[in-house]
Amino acid sequence: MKAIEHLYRFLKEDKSEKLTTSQIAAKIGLSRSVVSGYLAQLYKKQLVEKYGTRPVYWRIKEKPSAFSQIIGYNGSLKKAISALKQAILYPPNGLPILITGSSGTGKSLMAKKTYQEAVELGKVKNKGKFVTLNTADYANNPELLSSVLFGYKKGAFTGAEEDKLGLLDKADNGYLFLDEVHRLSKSDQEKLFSLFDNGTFYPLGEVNQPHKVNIKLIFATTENLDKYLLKTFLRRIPLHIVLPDFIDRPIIERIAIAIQCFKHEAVETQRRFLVPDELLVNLSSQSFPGNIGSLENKIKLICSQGYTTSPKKETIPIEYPSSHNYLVPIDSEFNITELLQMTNHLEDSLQNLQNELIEAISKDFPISDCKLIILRALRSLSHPLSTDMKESIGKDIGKIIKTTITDKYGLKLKLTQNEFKALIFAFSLASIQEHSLKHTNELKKLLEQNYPRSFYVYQQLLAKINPKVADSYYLWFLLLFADLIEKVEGINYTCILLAHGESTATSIQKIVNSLAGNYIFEAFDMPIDATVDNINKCVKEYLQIQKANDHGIILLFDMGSLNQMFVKIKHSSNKKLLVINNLTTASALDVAIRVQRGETFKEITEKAKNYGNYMGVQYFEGLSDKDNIIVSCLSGAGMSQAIKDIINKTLSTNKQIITMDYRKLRELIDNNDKSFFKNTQLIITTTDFNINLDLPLINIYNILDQKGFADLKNYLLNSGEKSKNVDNLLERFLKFLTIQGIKERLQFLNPNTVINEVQTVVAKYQTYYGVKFSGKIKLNLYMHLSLMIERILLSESKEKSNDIIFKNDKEKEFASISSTIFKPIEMKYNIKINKFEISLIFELLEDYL
Ligand SMILES: Nc1ncnc2c1ncn2[C@@H]1O[C@H](COP(=O)(O)OP(=O)(O)OP(=O)(O)O)[C@@H](O)[C@H]1O
Repeated sequence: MKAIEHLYRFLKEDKSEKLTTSQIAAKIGLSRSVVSGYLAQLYKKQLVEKYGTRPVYWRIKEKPSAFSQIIGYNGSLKKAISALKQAILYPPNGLPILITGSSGTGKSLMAKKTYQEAVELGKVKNKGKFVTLNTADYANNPELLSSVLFGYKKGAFTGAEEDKLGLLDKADNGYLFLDEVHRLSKSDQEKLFSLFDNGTFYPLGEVNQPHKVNIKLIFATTENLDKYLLKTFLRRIPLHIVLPDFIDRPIIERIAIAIQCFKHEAVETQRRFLVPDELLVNLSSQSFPGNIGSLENKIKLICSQGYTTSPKKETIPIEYPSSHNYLVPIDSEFNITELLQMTNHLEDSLQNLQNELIEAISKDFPISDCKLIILRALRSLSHPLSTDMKESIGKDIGKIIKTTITDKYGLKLKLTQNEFKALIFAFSLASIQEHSLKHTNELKKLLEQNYPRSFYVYQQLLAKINPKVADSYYLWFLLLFADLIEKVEGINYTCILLAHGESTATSIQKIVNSLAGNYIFEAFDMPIDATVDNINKCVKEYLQIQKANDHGIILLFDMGSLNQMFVKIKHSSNKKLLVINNLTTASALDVAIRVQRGETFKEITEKAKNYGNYMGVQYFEGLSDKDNIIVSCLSGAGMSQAIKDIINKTLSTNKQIITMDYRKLRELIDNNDKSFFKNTQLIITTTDFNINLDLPLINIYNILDQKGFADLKNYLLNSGEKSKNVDNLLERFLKFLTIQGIKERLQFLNPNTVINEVQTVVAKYQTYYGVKFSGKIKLNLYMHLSLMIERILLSESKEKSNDIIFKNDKEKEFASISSTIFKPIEMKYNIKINKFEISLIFELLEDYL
């Protein structure tokens, strides 16, 4: 099979549905650029489609499905629909299906759509029909049910005056839907066995000549299966689908269903209904015993009341007892498809937005660009549904923003009317979101690291909104704060007010922050009997959240011993600290003005002497009094610590290895001179950045290149390190980076074990060919081989080998030596590395052999 066909088949078989070019490349073991070329070819031939921006996702382009009009197609019913599609396609004749679920959950609809889909897919031959039998209609007459289903021969019973075909004959070549199947008698269930087994059945009174038909069967019931259906009957139905109750579906689907019901009434009556948004939300929040069926009836009743009141009017307002409603106009033209698209793609769109934001913030895009990204995403989500909740939710949000952000933290929003509307829409989306998006923590972390003070205020706002899923609100942070961030983050000190009494501290805070027009102070009202420990706990928690702010802490308070307070807080933080035992509006305002002016800590401390008692400050003397190497990785403390451990384990150096938060390092570099780093010999990071301080910096990823490695080696050799240790260090770094790379992608192989095996393989290739691969090639090989072993183990690499022929001597030699090199792995895992895989490895190495 050609590689492009292999790629297409992979996409077809892949279940994840969301794959970027790089992910596809990694999964099938080809380079990104090759895969990108193949995808472009398939796209041109309209065999694949892409969606999303940055990143773009790829999937197989499918024909429009009969299921696509069902609400929940891409949501809560996605799995069920995908199973039904598989049942339709299963050779040779599809599979029998059982659909269960409470009354009115859509069992009949699903059965009918299954038939329509089978027709679309060409799986129904000779004009086969969809025949329904509701066994409940024959509840009191099982004999009649039997005769209707199986048909009968003349004379089979009294009154059987001629041969009669049953529904099983009528459904030949098509589908038979047996609703309420639990009412089928045990003997009728048994009679169906031969139909399942070989497509035959006997009409009543027939003993010699069975009828042979080609029928696909769908059964549905609301009842407990084990109680009514024979085990031997159930065993013959391989696919069992359970439909969720209305109330268990996502709210966005429930609203869409309610709108669909109103549209149905609009079509029936040829009227236009004006439906209050709150009524839609209210109807969608109820649990109905008859599920969608009951909702339909309820909405029919509501519309008929409206219709009776004004039968002549073309537009009928629906009454609802609430003052600030937005009316959603629903007529026969209402675009349900658009609504469906929105409900189907809402999560994808939000996920894409989140990915874009993470990328934009990581790459330091201007904040205004981030805001634009958000506004653009909201615009593309805009829909009649979007307006429905705006007004009512909007009023509440406006109030909460005023009491927290403006009154308490002195921050006035500068949003235009359009932006405010977008914000309200965004918050209404967040309020109905029921699950967090993937990787929300990454976005949260980035926001917190980059904009710690604004982030803190936003969290205070969220605490007031008290959302069910707070995570969904982080997408909208920059929309609210874009124009405030510079100002809020421009405050370099962490300033706290502490006072006894119910509202002493917070009322001073309100006055001072709003006069300053900025968030300068956080305030804590303490009970009269609060101990120093209570107070300290509260301050400590706050300082932890504010950790990125390194310039110093200023605390104004009115209680307890000054000295005790200073010592306690000093224990929680090693930053510069000024404690002022004199909290008045005037002293707080004076501090606020100086902080805003950007006065130095020293200047503010000098002035504080005039307020009364104050405590001295403590300065950093420098980073460390020992020779040191700083390790600081953008991706977090875990990675820095791991690198530190590797260095300590490998090198004989007695230098101190200091791991440091990446932002903190950048800040320290920006805010200090060379003397602060006087004992720092080297900085190891995972990104490149410019330092003016003349400190040597090595990006660990550059070590993979010859030059980067030579730089590090020179540095370490010059500082007295042994050459062997330096080589070892590279090998260990490589191993570490590989494990980082494959950890997420291996499903069941242990990365720490498999890495040792692939290291041996690569070493053998090097020895045999007498070459030394660069770090980068090795890393690539380690990753590729680890993933390959797992792929073969999972039998995902079968039968790709047939077309591979090793043409020239170089290839033949490579294939032969590879089979020797891989022998131990093949024996250990009981696998066979086939020709296809060998040819891929050859492609990777060809130029270096
Ligand atoms: N996912 C859906 N999207 C839109 N409408 C739906 C959906 N599921 C069901 N409906 C509508 O809900 C109503 C009830 O569905 P249906 O009759 O298929 O349910 P049922 O489970 O077969 O009910 P019962 O058990 O009472 O026979 C129908 O009008 C159907 O069109």
